Order: sequence, then structure tokens, then C-alpha cells
Amino acid sequence: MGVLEIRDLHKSFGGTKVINGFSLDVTELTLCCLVGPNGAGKTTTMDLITGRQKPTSGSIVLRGDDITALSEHEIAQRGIGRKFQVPAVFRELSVRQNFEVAYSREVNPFRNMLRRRPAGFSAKLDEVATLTGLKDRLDVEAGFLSHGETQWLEIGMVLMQNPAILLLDEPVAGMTESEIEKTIVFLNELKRTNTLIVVEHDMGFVRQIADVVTVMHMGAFLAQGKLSDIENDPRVREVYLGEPEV
Ligand SMILES: Nc1ncnc2c1ncn2[C@@H]1O[C@H](COP(=O)(O)OP(=O)(O)OP(=O)(O)O)[C@@H](O)[C@H]1O
Repeated sequence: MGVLEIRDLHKSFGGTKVINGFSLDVTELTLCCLVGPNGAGKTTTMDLITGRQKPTSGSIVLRGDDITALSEHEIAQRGIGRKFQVPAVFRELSVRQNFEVAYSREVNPFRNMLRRRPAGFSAKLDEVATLTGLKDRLDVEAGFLSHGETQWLEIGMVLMQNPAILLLDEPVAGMTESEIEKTIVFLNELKRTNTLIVVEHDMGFVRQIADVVTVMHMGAFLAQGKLSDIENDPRVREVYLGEPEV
């Protein structure tokens, strides 16, 4: 079943066309890696899906509902969760409190702490803390976490909101080798119960997580398939790897 349908998306900044008729279908419980050379339009596409930017034309449909005209906030409420490259956790709160803030969607974390814990919180906390490998770190202040743990916390905070689809921008940027290894295991576990779009440059990482790879070039769809097919596609090699011959 299709979770997200992007149809003929266009976006111009001033007179410059950045997204040029891009379409994409994302199927339930798949992890789709969005790749392409620098400036291909990957980040702008993520911005359009989340409502951070508005398309010049085209449509974005989430589980049958057209969300193109909704605000960023409304789109988040409909279930599109995004984790940016730069972590945005509350450093002075514990890991548990960060999860709690995300679960209740209370924007003021201190007001949130005065409230009673909402029903279902404990079960969700247990599920997400286990998945992100942070179960033993729940009482640690987020400011004391390693870079990798901070990234996992932020992904976990998005998961606390039960997103219909989770968007990740370069999730392993700046991570150590062992943190990358853990993230690969975690994402492979996560995609059993979640639908994800991951923007990523590192093909070694893409190889170990992707069900399907979508290649963008100059703001348009270029190719889609398994990484092994994509790597051998001469059009992809030419634009992405700079070498038309295999
Ligand atoms: N706000 C903006 N105003 C003008 N041009 C922009 C704006 N945002 C992005 N662009 C341009 O749009 C093009 C696509 O940028 P985008 O960041 O989406 O590409 P990308 O595929 O994510 O690239 P990278 O892999 O380098 O992050 C680039 O040429 C960029 O300079």
C-alpha cells in the first residue's frame, strides 16, 4: 500500500527551477534512500514533503489525503516526522524527559514536566528506548550523551509520536564506525514496523539499509530500484558517479 504519493512536484526559487517535475511513491514498511549528486534537490524535496517549503505546483498525498496546502505544523500532526542532521534535543533534560516531551507534544518542556504522564507513555517509552538502545541511559541528561546517542534520541523522539512516515537527513553524518554499525542494526529493525525516507550520500551505508533507492538529478526523478540495479544503470553512473561505462 502507498503511504506517500508525490506527483509532478515543481519548486522555483526566484527564477531558478530547483525541483522539476519530481514524482515518487513510497510503499508501506519500506526504507527508501533518496540519493543524487550535490544540488540534485534532495533536501528541498524533504522540505516540500514536510511543508517547510511550499511547492510551486504538484501534489503530496499522505495515505489518501492531499497535504500539499497544509502548514508545516499540520503536516507534522498528520504523521510526517522528520529528524534533521543537527540534533534538537533538550540538553538539560534527561533522556526520559525528552521522550516524554515528544510523546505529549507539549512545546514547553517545563510545563510538560508538571503534568501527569499521559496514558500509554510507559509502554511507548519502553518500546522506543529498547529500539534506540537508550534503555540504560534514560536518567542521563541529554547534554551528556555521545553524538551517536543524541542522534538516536532524536529519532526516538520522532518515533514517540507514531509517525506514518519518518524522514531522516543524513542520519550517520559525524558518527564513529561503531555508532554507524549500531545505526544500521537499528534502522533494519525500525523498518519492520515503520516507513522511512533517508537522504544519504554514503553508498556503503545505503547498501546496508535500503529496500529501494531513488536517484534524483537536477530536481527530477532519474531512476529507482535496488542499489545493485541502480549502480549498474549507465544514466546513474554518468550523473552520479561521473562515469558512463561500468
Ligand atoms: N532557499 C533557496 N534559495 C535559492 N536556491 C536554493 C534554496 N534552497 C536550495 N537552493 C538550490 O537548490 C538546489 C538544490 O538544493 P538541495 O539542497 O535541495 O540539494 P541536495 O540534493 O540536498 O544537495 P546536497 O546533497 O549538496 O545537500 C541547489 O542548487 C541549491 O543551491
